[in-house]
Amino acid sequence: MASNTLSPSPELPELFLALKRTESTFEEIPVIDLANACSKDTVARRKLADLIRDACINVGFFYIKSHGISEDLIEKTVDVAKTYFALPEETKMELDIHKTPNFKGYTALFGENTDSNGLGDLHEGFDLGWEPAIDSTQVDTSAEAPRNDGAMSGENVWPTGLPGFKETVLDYYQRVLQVGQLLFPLFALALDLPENYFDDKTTKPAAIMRLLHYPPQNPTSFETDPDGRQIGIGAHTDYECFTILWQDRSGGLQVQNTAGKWVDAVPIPGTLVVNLGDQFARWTNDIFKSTLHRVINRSGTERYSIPLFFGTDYDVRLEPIPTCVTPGSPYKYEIMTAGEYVKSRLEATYAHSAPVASAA
Ligand SMILES: O=C(O)CCC(=O)C(=O)O
Ligand SMILES: [Fe+2]
Repeated sequence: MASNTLSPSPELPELFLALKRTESTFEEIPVIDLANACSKDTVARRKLADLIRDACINVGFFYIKSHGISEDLIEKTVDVAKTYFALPEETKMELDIHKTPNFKGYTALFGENTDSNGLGDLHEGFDLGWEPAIDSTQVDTSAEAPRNDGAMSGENVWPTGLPGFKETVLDYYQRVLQVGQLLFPLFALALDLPENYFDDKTTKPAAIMRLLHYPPQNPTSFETDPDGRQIGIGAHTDYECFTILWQDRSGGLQVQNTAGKWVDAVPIPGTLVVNLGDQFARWTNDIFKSTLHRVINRSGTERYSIPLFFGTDYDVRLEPIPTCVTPGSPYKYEIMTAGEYVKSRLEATYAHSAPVASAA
């Protein structure tokens, strides 16, 4: 899969992760089976981590199978999402995302402009953050300690009059968090770090989940707008460590390789898509790739997807892992907390649709 591996600097020892940096290009997104994620066999976990490392260094995207989330729960969650999006616009706008300090609630069509060169994204969404599941017999809600999320502090907002919406969405949220908690030790192993490296950085899961609805895009409008300035979601990278995405069968998600080619992340039944975000790019000084992606819904039907963006606790400073930095590849980023980073990116994404402050 990889090509063009950069040659290591001879004076640095092999253990430096920085030497594993590549400028590889890719044509396919690997599928990784998580069946051995909790295996007692260290060799089996290591093999799995090696597959993940390869995907993280070369692609920044992979599918996971054997993730343990039931099709039944996924279906119920998508059903309540469809019911929510079918509400009248003014009802949905009561929970306008701009009314909260922490970007929770409803985003109208064109409310986001993920690619700053774009004309607003052709999707609507509903955003929520961590909250314990309502039916705590079903999921582990141990991370219920009082939280201070700094820059991202604030509660979720919920629509009223939609029976089962909050319960189902939170149940699904907690299940995806469990998948994320399974992945962090594997990412640590992939980085040659102790498996518990991220434990003290992920004590109060800082994860935003979005229900997304993309109306069909008139294919000709995209053809006559070859710059793709108005598409489902403009080209962007995600802001957290990694994203766990469920997508329906419409297709339309595309991932850019280093040659600039858009590779389709075709829906594969039974899998979820995992992609790395900017926090991992920052931890690893870009050895793990936060890959550009976008969505164009040319299916002719409504498209639904549910990404969950899993970052470190909002008060954790995004500092480079020492083995990812060498004299030849010094650290590239300004150091800030995860919360400051996520909030600054959300502010930029929503700036164009923010209400203009009235003059005094
Ligand atoms: O809808 C999708 O498939 C991708 C969504 C996405 O990239 C995002 O919300 O960051
Ligand atoms: Fe994304």
